[in-house]
Amino acid sequence: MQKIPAKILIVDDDADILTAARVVLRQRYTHVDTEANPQRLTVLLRQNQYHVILLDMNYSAGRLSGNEGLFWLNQIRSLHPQQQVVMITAYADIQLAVEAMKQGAADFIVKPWDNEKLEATVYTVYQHSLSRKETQPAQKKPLQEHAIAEPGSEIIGSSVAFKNVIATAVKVAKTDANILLLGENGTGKELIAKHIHRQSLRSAGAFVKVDVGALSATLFESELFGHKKGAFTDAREDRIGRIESAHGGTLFLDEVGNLPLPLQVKLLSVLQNREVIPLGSNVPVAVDIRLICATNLNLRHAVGIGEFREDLLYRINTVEITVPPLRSRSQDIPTLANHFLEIYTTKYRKETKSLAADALVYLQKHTWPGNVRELQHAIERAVIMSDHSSLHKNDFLLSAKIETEEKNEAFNLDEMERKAIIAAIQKHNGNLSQVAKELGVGRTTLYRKMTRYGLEK
Ligand SMILES: Nc1ncnc2c1ncn2[C@@H]1O[C@H](COP(=O)(O)OP(=O)(O)OP(=O)(O)O)[C@@H](O)[C@H]1O
Repeated sequence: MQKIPAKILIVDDDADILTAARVVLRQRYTHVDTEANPQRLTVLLRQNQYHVILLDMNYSAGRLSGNEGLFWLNQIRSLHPQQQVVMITAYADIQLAVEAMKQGAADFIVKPWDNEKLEATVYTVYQHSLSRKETQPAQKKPLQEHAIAEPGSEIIGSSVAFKNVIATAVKVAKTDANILLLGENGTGKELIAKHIHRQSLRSAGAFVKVDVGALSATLFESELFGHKKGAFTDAREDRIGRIESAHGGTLFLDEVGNLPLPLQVKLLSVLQNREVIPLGSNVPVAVDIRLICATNLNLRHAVGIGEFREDLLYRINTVEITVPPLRSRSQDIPTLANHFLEIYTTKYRKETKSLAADALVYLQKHTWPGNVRELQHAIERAVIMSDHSSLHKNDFLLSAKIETEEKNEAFNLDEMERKAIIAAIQKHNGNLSQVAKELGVGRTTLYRKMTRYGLEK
């Protein structure tokens, strides 16, 4: 067989992998370079134009974060935005490989690989490189030019329960009523909040999302309300808070149940007086916002145990919409599954795929504790992993295996968090304000976590 006149580079600090891949690829391509040290990438890229680079995800021995691979991928693509890169990954790191594809990698192969699969992957990516001849290197172009946008704003659902939710959302969208969206994680609350904004008279204004659960205690107040220069040590200039930046539009407070009590008082005052007072200022600023809140917690229960203010609850829940979990509307599963299938086959440049009958039965029977988000990820993984034109039940059992591995990882993270809380409690002799401060979380979040880990007094 005549060799293809192409340049391939393999980067991996494992000499065995370099040799194994080189032996296979040398049979097909005229030039195959190998490099054990990713630091040399910049030099190599200056001297050569590669059709395809195979890049390992992990480097320094013992470090398995995969972030090194992502780092080098970004370095390569900032120098050569069109460079075709195939990630080399371990089975357990597939989630990271998916992340790499979101950041612009063309494909990935899993170690230990099947030689035919390696050849096929490199050949497809090589062909792609021919249609993407680079003309201007080293330009600051956005990454992921070829990636299709993340599943966007389209709302899918044909069940009566879900249609009712959307009908209510559209009906109240045109009013300025505050809306509270209730429902389990991943049911689509944020998607619906954005839909309400688009359907409202404020659609020309901003949609500003604040993930209350993710804000650290120290940043919370200035993030929401803004601050004046000098209000605290790091406040080097005036900063507009998120509430003010939603002026004329919609403010979406996700995980509102995590708002610490002192800030609940401040939020209530913003809603009553329609003005914010930035930190370090005594001059109120008028704000005109529509508030949409979301939570997966039972706020009435939180009121009962003194963690959420009743007066605030009645301010934010003028209209309450409960988004049902996916397991109670299984009629939506095939439509959603096909929707995600189309998105991901396009995104990962796979041939058109269909869902086989056994897969559909399996998907409809599964209870989806992570709701639509879990279904979306299951389809994404199955599309990436399968080389066949239709997806079968087995392709999803594989996803379930990866899910379990991720859950184990999450369990380890929980264990680390639990230990960190115990250590901080001991260090501060049980002073929970100090503990919360040290851990960078609000007191409400700390109490919640302590209850979760059985650490309450
Ligand atoms: N009906 C739907 N049609 C299409 N995509 C959906 C639908 N519902 C949810 N999704 C997708 O599922 C994912 C999770 O949705 P979203 O973030 O809106 O859920 P959520 O309830 O706000 O989750 P959380 O409580 O964890 O913040 C998103 O990628 C969203 O696009």
